[in-house]
Amino acid sequence: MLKVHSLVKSFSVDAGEVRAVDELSFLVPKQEVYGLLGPNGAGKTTTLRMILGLLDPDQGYAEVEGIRTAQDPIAVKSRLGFVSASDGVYPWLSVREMLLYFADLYAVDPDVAHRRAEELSGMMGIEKLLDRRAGTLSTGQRQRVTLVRGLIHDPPVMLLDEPTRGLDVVGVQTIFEYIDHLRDVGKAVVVCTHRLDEAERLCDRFGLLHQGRLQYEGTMGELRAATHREHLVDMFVDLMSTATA
Ligand SMILES: Nc1ncnc2c1ncn2[C@@H]1O[C@H](COP(=O)(O)OP(=O)(O)OP(=O)(O)O)[C@@H](O)[C@H]1O
Repeated sequence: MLKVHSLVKSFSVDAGEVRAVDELSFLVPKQEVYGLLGPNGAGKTTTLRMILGLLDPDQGYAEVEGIRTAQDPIAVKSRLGFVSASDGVYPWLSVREMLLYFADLYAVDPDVAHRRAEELSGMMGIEKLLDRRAGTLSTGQRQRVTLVRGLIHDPPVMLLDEPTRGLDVVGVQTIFEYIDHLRDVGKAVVVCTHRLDEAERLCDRFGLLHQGRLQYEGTMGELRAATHREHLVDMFVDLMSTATA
């Protein structure tokens, strides 16, 4: 379970201050896919960075499986998996070497790591690539490797930042199947994406973020009832026009 409680983060810019995240709270239980959605500058990346312990909040906290990031950042990192569209691979390592290297960073037992690398690679259809140098992979193949890498330490909470960016239809389908798998095996999953159509299909519940604040939260049915709009894209257009009016 992931808990975000009253997170606040401001940045000094020019002569003023931007409140990037403003009293943000939400919960993601196991076996749920939560879409943290918002237009450019809404505060999504800043929130993810605070959950990951890469940025200190001004107020509030993030808690993973009952452990607060500020209290025990290493324990929290070992319980989080992070997959981002901008993830790189180590070009000179083979896929297997890279997976085992990451498992080692997370102190996964070597036998367990070997077994998991094989199992997850089979699941993501990259078992034939295990001994290929990562630098020779296509974008879609690299993406599958980063998905496997995000799960190599079997974290209970997964954060996915723009996971379908730059992918073709097969790559996007792979992400959909991966997220279904994460839900099936009981992970708590947060997905940040600008692809609102994909989010509607992927996520169980949503937090609509604008100017650092959670404007609406709920299932698609609850959001429809609250906004009188059918689709996320229309909810967003309304939100942005209200805020800038
Ligand atoms: N290091 C920083 N210094 C100053 N301002 C920052 C910094 N990081 C983020 N911001 C500001 O905080 C606000 C939220 O940014 P953030 O990157 O969290 O938004 P986002 O929702 O991820 O946007 P996008 O969808 O465009 O990636 C923006 O106004 C941004 O300019």
